[in-house]
Amino acid sequence: MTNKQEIQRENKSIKKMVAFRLILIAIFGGITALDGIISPILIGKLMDNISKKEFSTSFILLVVFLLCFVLVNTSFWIWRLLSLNIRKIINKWLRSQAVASYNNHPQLQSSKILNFINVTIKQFENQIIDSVIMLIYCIEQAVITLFFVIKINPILGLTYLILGFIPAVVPFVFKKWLSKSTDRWNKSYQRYSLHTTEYFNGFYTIKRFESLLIFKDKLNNLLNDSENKYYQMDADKEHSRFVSNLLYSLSTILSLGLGVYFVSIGQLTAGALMSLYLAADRVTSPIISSIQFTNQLLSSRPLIDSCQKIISTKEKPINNIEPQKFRDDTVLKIDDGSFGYDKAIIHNLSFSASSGEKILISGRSGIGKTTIVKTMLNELKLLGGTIKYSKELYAKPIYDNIGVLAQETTIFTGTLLFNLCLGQNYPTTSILQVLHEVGLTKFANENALNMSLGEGANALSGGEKRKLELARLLLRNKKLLLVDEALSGLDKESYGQVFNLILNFPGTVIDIEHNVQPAFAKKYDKVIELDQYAL
Ligand SMILES: Nc1ncnc2c1ncn2[C@@H]1O[C@H](COP(=O)(O)OP(=O)(O)OP(=O)(O)O)[C@@H](O)[C@H]1O
Repeated sequence: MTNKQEIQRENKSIKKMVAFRLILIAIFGGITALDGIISPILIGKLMDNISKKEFSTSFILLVVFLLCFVLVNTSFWIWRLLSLNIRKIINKWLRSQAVASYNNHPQLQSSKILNFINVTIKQFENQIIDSVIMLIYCIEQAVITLFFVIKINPILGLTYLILGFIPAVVPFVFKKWLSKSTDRWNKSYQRYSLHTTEYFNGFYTIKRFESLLIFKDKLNNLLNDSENKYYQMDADKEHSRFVSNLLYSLSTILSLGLGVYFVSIGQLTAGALMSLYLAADRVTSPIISSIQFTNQLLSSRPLIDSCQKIISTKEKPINNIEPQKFRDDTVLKIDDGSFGYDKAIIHNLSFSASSGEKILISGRSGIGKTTIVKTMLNELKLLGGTIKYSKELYAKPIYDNIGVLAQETTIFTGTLLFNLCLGQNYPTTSILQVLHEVGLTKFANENALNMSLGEGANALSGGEKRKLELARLLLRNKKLLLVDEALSGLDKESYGQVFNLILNFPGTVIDIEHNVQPAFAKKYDKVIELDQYAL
């Protein structure tokens, strides 16, 4: 099954799970909503019984209603658990989708994804999931209670319904306003989050250039702006709630006044009015709450858009690289390759590599070396020409046979063993062997393998980190090694060691470097100068 099919299958099963729970939520919410009529009926009947001095039936009434309350509370408990469960499923799905979309499309800014995972999903939970669940409940309560109210007195019941809708004008008035303030806050928080991440990542640069205070001020300003916009967003909701509540009070008073009139003309008992009054509140309040939740949902449009933007990022096919059957022992051939971003920066580069060949491509800083490596790995679009790999070399994914040794080695928090295997399984003998091969002999024992490298792996020197990366690649028997300036920044001794390891790599090597000393350069089978292609 392809990755895409697997994602589609997973999405389908999530939708089914959520739909099933929503149905259960509607059922148990419906039972819980009976709460809206149980108390009014009980109090109304008790009032009428007591006024008629029927105390024994009053006690039976109390027992029956106790059982009703137990039913309602049990149903409420199940309803709450189902709501929490839906939240869990959706949160997990959104978070994993966000990570997956970054895997497919690493050009997305990581800060955007982090912000989505840390902030947007929480907002999604509060503003959308909770609102939908509460909206279902409120509608159920309003409908059930309304039937009850109409049954007591149709005219009065319908009046309550009509008056209950007075506050419904509020969302239409406030909709655009609320949506704009949510959007403003979202953008402002994203700015704050981006700059805070940069502050932590670049802390030492900022400190050593004595700009800590300036950056702190900048962060404070961004924080102020974000908090002000957050306040404004909440304040706008409060304004809308205030207007709703005023209209709600008006509708309550009007309907009560009408109820008093019906009692005065003998069409209603005092107990029925009491039931009606209490129940009416359970019609109008859920209507008001439904309006507020609808408000919340309407103002969440930017939130839904930002979720869609992040999770709908599909994997883009980049270059249509086809495996090729070469007649000789060629493993790679580039014809008239143009490399770059919007425009080509390297034009008409052509070369081929035969199995085991060691090729040096050299070029000044910024000429496009990393761009060539990324394009050869199918991570960037080839702007012209063709790249062909032999059948033995080309696989899907492309990384199966092709490895990269770059200037920076990422070390993860964990043991040396974890850093070599990255979660995959390799026999200990192979691991120890590659550590010997790359000259990390002092780490080639089981104790050292279980040594924790810690954050940033400060325990390793630059040369050691590069050797560790090579050990990772050797462990995986890569057939083609792309080197992206791995010799830069090494001291003389490490330079020589890493150079020898590259040259003795048991496969084909394309070493793309900025500055290789002539004595070393002549040891490669072929040297290509990039300058002539960077016109
Ligand atoms: N994502 C991008 N979008 C547009 N231009 C980019 C992008 N990444 C890099 N560039 C530009 O492309 C050019 C080549 O960059 P590249 O990183 O490939 O150079 P390089 O030769 O590897 O540099 P260095 O030796 O300094 O590492 C540079 O001018 C760079 O500014």
